[in-house]
Amino acid sequence: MPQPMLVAAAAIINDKGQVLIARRPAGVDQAGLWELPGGKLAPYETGFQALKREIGEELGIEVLKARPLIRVRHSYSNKTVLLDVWKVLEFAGEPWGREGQPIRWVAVDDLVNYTFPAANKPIIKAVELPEEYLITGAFKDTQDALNRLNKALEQGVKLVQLRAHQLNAESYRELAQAFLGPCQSAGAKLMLNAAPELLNQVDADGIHLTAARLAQYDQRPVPVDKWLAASCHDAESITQAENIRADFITLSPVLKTPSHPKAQALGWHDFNNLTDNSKLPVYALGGMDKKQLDRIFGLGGQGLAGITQYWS
Ligand SMILES: Nc1nc2c([nH]c(=O)n2[C@H]2C[C@H](O)[C@@H](COP(=O)(O)OP(=O)(O)OP(=O)(O)O)O2)c(=O)[nH]1
Ligand SMILES: [Mg+2]
Repeated sequence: MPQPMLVAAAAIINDKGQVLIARRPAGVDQAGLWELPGGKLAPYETGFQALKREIGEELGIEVLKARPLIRVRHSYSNKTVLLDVWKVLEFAGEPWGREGQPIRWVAVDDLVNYTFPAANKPIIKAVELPEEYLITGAFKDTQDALNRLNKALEQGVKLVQLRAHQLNAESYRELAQAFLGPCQSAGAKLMLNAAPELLNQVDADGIHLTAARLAQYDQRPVPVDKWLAASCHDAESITQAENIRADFITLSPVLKTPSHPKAQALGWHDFNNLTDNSKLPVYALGGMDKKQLDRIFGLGGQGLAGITQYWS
Protein backbone atom coordinates (compact mmCIF):
# COMPACT_ATOMS: atom_id res chain seq x y z
CA MET A 1 0.00 0.00 0.00
CA PRO A 2 1.41 3.44 -0.89
CA GLN A 3 2.10 5.90 1.94
CA PRO A 4 -1.04 8.01 2.25
CA MET A 5 -1.05 11.81 2.31
CA LEU A 6 -2.04 12.77 5.86
CA VAL A 7 -4.81 15.37 6.04
CA ALA A 8 -6.53 16.87 9.08
CA ALA A 9 -10.07 18.17 8.59
CA ALA A 10 -12.69 19.72 10.84
CA ALA A 11 -16.41 19.20 11.32
CA ILE A 12 -17.09 22.55 12.98
CA ILE A 13 -20.52 22.64 14.60
CA ASN A 14 -22.17 25.89 15.72
CA ASP A 15 -24.78 26.35 18.46
CA LYS A 16 -27.58 25.81 15.93
CA GLY A 17 -26.11 22.38 15.15
CA GLN A 18 -25.00 23.49 11.67
CA VAL A 19 -21.74 22.35 10.07
CA LEU A 20 -19.27 24.63 8.30
CA ILE A 21 -18.34 23.58 4.78
CA ALA A 22 -16.06 25.29 2.27
CA ARG A 23 -15.75 25.13 -1.49
CA ARG A 24 -12.48 24.00 -2.97
CA PRO A 25 -11.15 26.52 -5.51
CA ALA A 26 -10.61 25.90 -9.21
CA GLY A 27 -7.30 24.44 -10.29
CA VAL A 28 -6.61 22.31 -7.18
CA ASP A 29 -7.21 18.64 -6.49
CA GLN A 30 -11.00 17.94 -6.21
CA ALA A 31 -11.68 21.47 -7.53
CA GLY A 32 -15.15 22.96 -7.07
CA LEU A 33 -16.31 20.29 -4.63
CA TRP A 34 -17.39 21.11 -1.10
CA GLU A 35 -15.12 19.98 1.73
CA LEU A 36 -14.57 20.11 5.42
CA PRO A 37 -11.91 22.77 6.04
CA GLY A 38 -8.43 21.45 6.71
CA GLY A 39 -5.26 20.44 4.99
CA LYS A 40 -2.07 18.44 4.90
CA LEU A 41 -0.04 17.69 8.00
CA ALA A 42 3.36 19.38 8.03
CA PRO A 43 6.32 17.16 8.99
CA TYR A 44 6.34 16.35 12.73
CA GLU A 45 2.83 17.70 13.27
CA THR A 46 0.15 15.65 15.02
CA GLY A 47 -3.32 15.60 13.50
CA PHE A 48 -4.63 17.98 16.14
CA GLN A 49 -1.74 20.43 15.68
CA ALA A 50 -2.33 20.45 11.93
CA LEU A 51 -6.05 20.94 12.52
CA LYS A 52 -5.48 24.03 14.69
CA ARG A 53 -3.01 25.52 12.21
CA GLU A 54 -5.07 24.81 9.06
CA ILE A 55 -8.30 26.10 10.60
CA GLY A 56 -6.51 29.27 11.69
CA GLU A 57 -5.03 29.76 8.21
CA GLU A 58 -8.18 28.97 6.24
CA LEU A 59 -10.92 30.41 8.48
CA GLY A 60 -9.27 32.81 10.94
CA ILE A 61 -10.68 31.10 14.03
CA GLU A 62 -9.00 29.39 16.96
CA VAL A 63 -9.98 25.82 17.74
CA LEU A 64 -10.44 25.56 21.51
CA LYS A 65 -11.94 22.12 21.94
CA ALA A 66 -12.16 19.18 19.55
CA ARG A 67 -12.35 15.41 19.64
CA PRO A 68 -11.59 12.73 17.05
CA LEU A 69 -14.59 11.94 14.82
CA ILE A 70 -13.40 9.46 12.19
CA ARG A 71 -10.29 8.49 10.23
CA VAL A 72 -10.79 7.45 6.62
CA ARG A 73 -8.25 6.12 4.15
CA HIS A 74 -9.25 6.58 0.53
CA SER A 75 -7.46 5.96 -2.76
CA TYR A 76 -8.06 8.34 -5.64
CA SER A 77 -6.56 7.57 -9.05
CA ASN A 78 -3.66 9.95 -8.38
CA LYS A 79 -3.15 9.62 -4.60
CA THR A 80 -4.14 7.97 -1.36
CA VAL A 81 -5.29 10.22 1.48
CA LEU A 82 -5.74 9.47 5.15
CA LEU A 83 -8.26 11.99 6.44
CA ASP A 84 -8.11 12.54 10.19
CA VAL A 85 -11.41 14.25 10.93
CA TRP A 86 -12.13 16.07 14.20
CA LYS A 87 -15.36 17.36 15.61
CA VAL A 88 -14.74 20.94 16.76
CA LEU A 89 -16.86 21.63 19.84
CA GLU A 90 -15.59 25.10 20.78
CA PHE A 91 -13.84 27.84 18.84
CA ALA A 92 -13.05 31.54 19.18
CA GLY A 93 -13.72 34.09 16.46
CA GLU A 94 -16.00 34.30 13.45
CA PRO A 95 -14.99 32.09 10.50
CA TRP A 96 -14.47 33.64 7.07
CA GLY A 97 -12.89 32.38 3.87
CA ARG A 98 -9.36 33.71 4.31
CA GLU A 99 -8.21 32.13 1.06
CA GLY A 100 -11.18 33.51 -0.91
CA GLN A 101 -13.07 30.22 -0.67
CA PRO A 102 -16.87 30.35 -0.26
CA ILE A 103 -17.97 28.98 3.11
CA ARG A 104 -21.43 28.03 4.31
CA TRP A 105 -23.15 26.86 7.51
CA VAL A 106 -25.34 23.91 6.60
CA ALA A 107 -27.89 21.95 8.63
CA VAL A 108 -26.70 18.38 9.09
CA ASP A 109 -29.73 17.03 7.20
CA ASP A 110 -28.87 19.26 4.22
CA LEU A 111 -25.33 17.90 3.78
CA VAL A 112 -26.70 15.29 1.35
CA ASN A 113 -27.43 18.14 -1.09
CA TYR A 114 -23.74 19.08 -1.50
CA THR A 115 -21.13 17.25 -3.53
CA PHE A 116 -18.01 16.25 -1.60
CA PRO A 117 -14.93 14.31 -2.69
CA ALA A 118 -15.51 10.54 -2.78
CA ALA A 119 -13.54 10.02 0.45
CA ASN A 120 -16.12 12.05 2.35
CA LYS A 121 -19.07 9.67 2.15
CA PRO A 122 -18.40 7.94 5.50
CA ILE A 123 -17.25 11.27 6.96
CA ILE A 124 -20.58 12.92 6.20
CA LYS A 125 -22.32 9.90 7.70
CA ALA A 126 -20.18 10.25 10.83
CA VAL A 127 -21.26 13.90 11.10
CA GLU A 128 -24.92 12.89 10.77
CA LEU A 129 -24.79 10.04 13.27
CA PRO A 130 -25.15 10.55 17.04
CA GLU A 131 -22.79 9.25 19.71
CA GLU A 132 -25.21 6.66 21.03
CA TYR A 133 -27.13 3.89 19.34
CA LEU A 134 -29.90 2.39 21.46
CA ILE A 135 -30.59 -1.29 20.87
CA THR A 136 -33.85 -2.39 22.43
CA GLY A 137 -33.71 -5.09 25.11
CA ALA A 138 -36.30 -7.28 26.77
CA PHE A 139 -39.89 -6.06 27.32
CA LYS A 140 -43.19 -7.56 28.52
CA ASP A 141 -45.62 -6.31 25.87
CA THR A 142 -46.16 -3.50 23.36
CA GLN A 143 -47.06 -0.93 26.02
CA ASP A 144 -43.98 -1.80 28.05
CA ALA A 145 -41.77 -1.49 24.96
CA LEU A 146 -43.28 1.90 24.12
CA ASN A 147 -42.82 3.14 27.70
CA ARG A 148 -39.17 2.17 27.63
CA LEU A 149 -38.72 3.75 24.21
CA ASN A 150 -40.29 7.01 25.35
CA LYS A 151 -38.06 7.13 28.41
CA ALA A 152 -35.00 6.65 26.24
CA LEU A 153 -36.14 9.35 23.79
CA GLU A 154 -36.72 11.73 26.72
CA GLN A 155 -33.10 11.19 27.67
CA GLY A 156 -32.01 12.36 24.23
CA VAL A 157 -31.52 9.11 22.31
CA LYS A 158 -31.48 9.93 18.56
CA LEU A 159 -30.85 6.52 16.98
CA VAL A 160 -32.83 3.40 17.83
CA GLN A 161 -32.56 -0.17 16.64
CA LEU A 162 -35.69 -2.23 17.22
CA ARG A 163 -34.27 -5.66 18.02
CA ALA A 164 -36.88 -8.24 19.02
CA HIS A 165 -35.96 -11.68 17.72
CA GLN A 166 -38.55 -13.26 20.04
CA LEU A 167 -41.41 -11.77 17.97
CA ASN A 168 -42.86 -13.35 14.85
CA ALA A 169 -42.84 -11.30 11.64
CA GLU A 170 -46.33 -9.92 12.11
CA SER A 171 -45.84 -8.85 15.74
CA TYR A 172 -42.50 -7.31 14.82
CA ARG A 173 -44.11 -5.30 12.02
CA GLU A 174 -46.83 -4.02 14.36
CA LEU A 175 -44.33 -2.97 16.98
CA ALA A 176 -42.15 -1.28 14.36
CA GLN A 177 -45.18 0.64 13.15
CA ALA A 178 -45.90 1.71 16.74
CA PHE A 179 -42.30 2.90 17.19
CA LEU A 180 -42.43 5.22 14.15
CA GLY A 181 -44.49 8.05 15.68
CA PRO A 182 -42.55 8.50 18.93
CA CYS A 183 -39.22 8.33 17.08
CA GLN A 184 -40.30 10.88 14.49
CA SER A 185 -41.64 13.29 17.14
CA ALA A 186 -38.34 13.08 19.01
CA GLY A 187 -36.28 13.58 15.86
CA ALA A 188 -34.78 10.12 16.29
CA LYS A 189 -33.99 7.66 13.49
CA LEU A 190 -35.47 4.17 13.66
CA MET A 191 -33.51 1.18 12.33
CA LEU A 192 -35.34 -2.13 11.89
CA ASN A 193 -33.44 -5.28 12.75
CA ALA A 194 -35.35 -7.21 10.10
CA ALA A 195 -35.33 -8.25 6.45
CA PRO A 196 -34.80 -5.23 4.16
CA GLU A 197 -38.17 -5.88 2.46
CA LEU A 198 -39.93 -4.70 5.61
CA LEU A 199 -39.14 -1.12 4.57
CA ASN A 200 -41.85 -1.54 1.92
CA GLN A 201 -44.41 -1.86 4.70
CA VAL A 202 -42.93 0.22 7.51
CA ASP A 203 -41.46 3.60 6.61
CA ALA A 204 -38.57 3.46 9.08
CA ASP A 205 -35.21 5.17 8.49
CA GLY A 206 -33.23 2.07 7.71
CA ILE A 207 -32.32 -1.57 8.20
CA HIS A 208 -29.84 -3.09 10.59
CA LEU A 209 -28.55 -6.42 9.26
CA THR A 210 -27.60 -9.23 11.64
CA ALA A 211 -24.22 -10.80 10.87
CA ALA A 212 -26.06 -13.75 9.27
CA ARG A 213 -28.14 -11.47 7.01
CA LEU A 214 -25.10 -9.36 6.15
CA ALA A 215 -23.35 -12.43 4.70
CA GLN A 216 -26.23 -13.14 2.29
CA TYR A 217 -25.97 -10.04 0.11
CA ASP A 218 -23.62 -9.08 -2.68
CA GLN A 219 -25.08 -5.64 -3.12
CA ARG A 220 -26.81 -2.99 -1.05
CA PRO A 221 -30.28 -4.32 -0.22
CA VAL A 222 -31.88 -0.98 0.69
CA PRO A 223 -32.33 2.26 -1.32
CA VAL A 224 -29.76 5.03 -0.90
CA ASP A 225 -32.26 7.33 0.82
CA LYS A 226 -32.53 4.81 3.67
CA TRP A 227 -29.77 3.89 6.09
CA LEU A 228 -28.06 0.52 6.14
CA ALA A 229 -26.22 -0.77 9.19
CA ALA A 230 -24.77 -4.17 10.03
CA SER A 231 -23.51 -6.19 12.99
CA CYS A 232 -19.83 -7.02 12.54
CA HIS A 233 -17.49 -9.12 14.66
CA ASP A 234 -14.25 -9.30 12.66
CA ALA A 235 -12.32 -7.93 9.68
CA GLU A 236 -14.17 -10.14 7.16
CA SER A 237 -17.63 -8.96 8.14
CA ILE A 238 -16.44 -5.33 8.11
CA THR A 239 -15.15 -5.78 4.55
CA GLN A 240 -18.47 -7.36 3.61
CA ALA A 241 -20.36 -4.39 5.10
CA GLU A 242 -18.17 -2.00 3.08
CA ASN A 243 -18.69 -4.06 -0.09
CA ILE A 244 -22.47 -3.84 0.11
CA ARG A 245 -22.17 -0.10 0.86
CA ALA A 246 -23.44 -0.10 4.40
CA ASP A 247 -23.53 3.31 6.10
CA PHE A 248 -22.28 2.26 9.52
CA ILE A 249 -21.67 -0.80 11.67
CA THR A 250 -21.64 -2.08 15.20
CA LEU A 251 -18.55 -4.01 16.27
CA SER A 252 -18.93 -6.52 19.09
CA PRO A 253 -18.33 -7.73 21.66
CA VAL A 254 -15.73 -5.17 22.63
CA LEU A 255 -15.81 -6.23 26.29
CA LYS A 256 -17.30 -9.25 28.01
CA THR A 257 -21.04 -8.90 28.39
CA PRO A 258 -23.64 -10.89 30.34
CA SER A 259 -25.99 -10.89 27.33
CA HIS A 260 -23.51 -12.95 25.25
CA PRO A 261 -21.46 -14.84 27.89
CA LYS A 262 -19.88 -17.32 25.47
CA ALA A 263 -18.61 -14.81 22.92
CA GLN A 264 -14.89 -14.02 23.00
CA ALA A 265 -14.38 -10.29 23.65
CA LEU A 266 -12.29 -8.30 21.15
CA GLY A 267 -10.72 -5.99 23.73
CA TRP A 268 -9.76 -2.37 23.09
CA HIS A 269 -6.63 -3.16 21.14
CA ASP A 270 -8.45 -5.16 18.47
CA PHE A 271 -11.31 -2.67 18.47
CA ASN A 272 -8.77 0.01 17.58
CA ASN A 273 -7.11 -2.10 14.87
CA LEU A 274 -10.44 -2.96 13.28
CA THR A 275 -11.78 0.62 13.31
CA ASP A 276 -8.46 1.82 11.88
CA ASN A 277 -8.91 -0.49 8.92
CA SER A 278 -12.59 0.27 8.49
CA LYS A 279 -13.88 3.12 6.37
CA LEU A 280 -17.27 3.12 8.04
CA PRO A 281 -18.39 4.73 11.29
CA VAL A 282 -18.13 2.03 13.99
CA TYR A 283 -20.22 1.80 17.15
CA ALA A 284 -18.60 -0.13 20.00
CA LEU A 285 -20.98 -2.76 21.37
CA GLY A 286 -20.73 -5.15 24.30
CA GLY A 287 -20.13 -4.14 27.91
CA MET A 288 -20.26 -0.44 27.04
CA ASP A 289 -21.42 2.50 29.11
CA LYS A 290 -21.24 6.27 28.67
CA LYS A 291 -18.06 6.53 30.74
CA GLN A 292 -16.21 4.83 27.89
CA LEU A 293 -17.18 7.39 25.21
CA ASP A 294 -13.93 9.36 25.27
CA ARG A 295 -11.89 6.19 25.00
CA ILE A 296 -14.06 5.03 22.07
CA PHE A 297 -13.54 8.35 20.23
CA GLY A 298 -9.81 8.14 20.82
CA LEU A 299 -9.70 4.64 19.35
CA GLY A 300 -11.55 5.66 16.19
CA GLY A 301 -15.11 4.75 17.15
CA GLN A 302 -18.25 6.72 16.33
CA GLY A 303 -19.73 6.06 19.75
CA LEU A 304 -21.37 3.28 21.68
CA ALA A 305 -24.26 0.95 21.02
CA GLY A 306 -26.38 -1.04 23.41
CA ILE A 307 -26.79 1.42 26.26
CA THR A 308 -28.88 -0.94 28.38
CA GLN A 309 -29.03 1.81 31.01
CA TYR A 310 -31.60 3.55 28.78
CA TRP A 311 -33.74 0.45 28.49
CA SER A 312 -33.98 -0.63 32.16
N1 LIG B 1 -9.42 19.61 3.51
C1 LIG B 1 -10.05 18.57 2.98
N2 LIG B 1 -9.40 17.77 2.08
C2 LIG B 1 -10.06 16.74 1.59
C3 LIG B 1 -11.40 16.45 1.96
N3 LIG B 1 -11.79 15.33 1.27
C4 LIG B 1 -10.75 14.95 0.50
O1 LIG B 1 -10.74 13.97 -0.24
N4 LIG B 1 -9.69 15.79 0.67
C5 LIG B 1 -8.41 15.65 -0.02
C6 LIG B 1 -8.25 16.69 -1.10
C7 LIG B 1 -6.76 16.94 -1.10
O2 LIG B 1 -6.15 16.00 -1.95
C8 LIG B 1 -6.35 16.66 0.33
C9 LIG B 1 -6.31 17.90 1.21
O3 LIG B 1 -5.48 18.79 0.72
P1 LIG B 1 -5.68 20.39 0.82
O4 LIG B 1 -5.72 20.89 -0.57
O5 LIG B 1 -6.81 20.77 1.71
O6 LIG B 1 -4.34 20.72 1.53
P2 LIG B 1 -3.87 22.11 2.13
O7 LIG B 1 -5.02 22.82 2.73
O8 LIG B 1 -2.68 21.76 2.97
O9 LIG B 1 -3.52 22.94 0.83
P3 LIG B 1 -2.18 23.27 0.06
O10 LIG B 1 -1.04 22.99 0.95
O11 LIG B 1 -2.25 22.36 -1.13
O12 LIG B 1 -2.38 24.69 -0.28
O13 LIG B 1 -7.35 15.81 0.88
C10 LIG B 1 -12.05 17.29 2.89
O14 LIG B 1 -13.23 17.10 3.27
N5 LIG B 1 -11.33 18.34 3.38
MG1 LIG C 1 -7.06 22.87 2.66
